[in-house]
Amino acid sequence: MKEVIKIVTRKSKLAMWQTYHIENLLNNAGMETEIIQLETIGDKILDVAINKIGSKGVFTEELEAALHAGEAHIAVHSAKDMPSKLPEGLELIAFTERERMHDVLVANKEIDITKPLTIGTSSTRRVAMHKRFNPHFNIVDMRGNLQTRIAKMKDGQCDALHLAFAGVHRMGYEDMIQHHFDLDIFTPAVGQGSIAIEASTSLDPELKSRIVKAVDHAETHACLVAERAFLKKLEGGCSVPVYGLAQLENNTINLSGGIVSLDGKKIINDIIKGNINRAEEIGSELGNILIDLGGKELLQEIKSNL
Ligand SMILES: NCc1[nH]cc(CCC(=O)O)c1CC(=O)O
Repeated sequence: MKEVIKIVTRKSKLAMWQTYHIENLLNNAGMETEIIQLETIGDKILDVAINKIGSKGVFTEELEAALHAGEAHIAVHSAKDMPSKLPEGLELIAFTERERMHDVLVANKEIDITKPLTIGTSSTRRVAMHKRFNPHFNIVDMRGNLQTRIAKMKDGQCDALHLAFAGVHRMGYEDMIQHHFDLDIFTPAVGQGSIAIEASTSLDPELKSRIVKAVDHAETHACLVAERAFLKKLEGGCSVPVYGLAQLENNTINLSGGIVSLDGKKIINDIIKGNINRAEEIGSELGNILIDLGGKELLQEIKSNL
């Protein structure tokens, strides 16, 4: 009997785009699939900033419960939404080839970024970076899925939205991009642009290896291992202003990462290189370097002010 791979996902259009992408990869490798859609607390509570909802994994818990219960074989997530430490018994088994990783400004009119602008975002990283690099911006909190945010912008709640290129591209809003941020200055969140597959550690090994073979992109995987090991050292979730980006050059990983204080005044960052087969160690090493540079105290200060 041929096993049907049950895929659990959030319901948003971006989550569904990503899920159909995974479904295609699996179908092309000869696997049958079934999609199960669930709502997470992050989808339900839209009037509270993510970092105030409190629990880690606001976009992941309900999907993980389905994995634990054996109701689904795999869960599809934006890699960026995944906490560095997963619940017991779960693991990330595959990462798709990365989309371009940078951040963009989306607007429905021409904007001049050297002038004061009201920018919509709900990411503490983006808020802190603007305080540092664009203090002339006024930042307003903007929750909800991409479609909701664009509607709010058109409604006049902000001049532009600060978003990941990947989601904007996937949702077909590329013609509204008014500015592309430089990766070196506005380094993205760990995992940005890749789709992660989560599964129970007790998933049948044969099934697991077929899924991994169909979905996983080895180079992206190595980069994400480095970035996530870095994030883990700093015990960062998606709500602290930590950024990190691994890029591969031949067999060398270049990993840059940093922490920025909420007011944008303090920044601790560094870059290290290492061989691809040391991805995890490179990530931990960079984490330790930032801790030695005062990162631990900075993170404590940030967490007590969130
Ligand atoms: N924070 C939510 C989220 N999680 C993943 C993406 C975009 C897709 C990706 O980065 O892979 C977004 C929206 C955004 O930050 O603009």
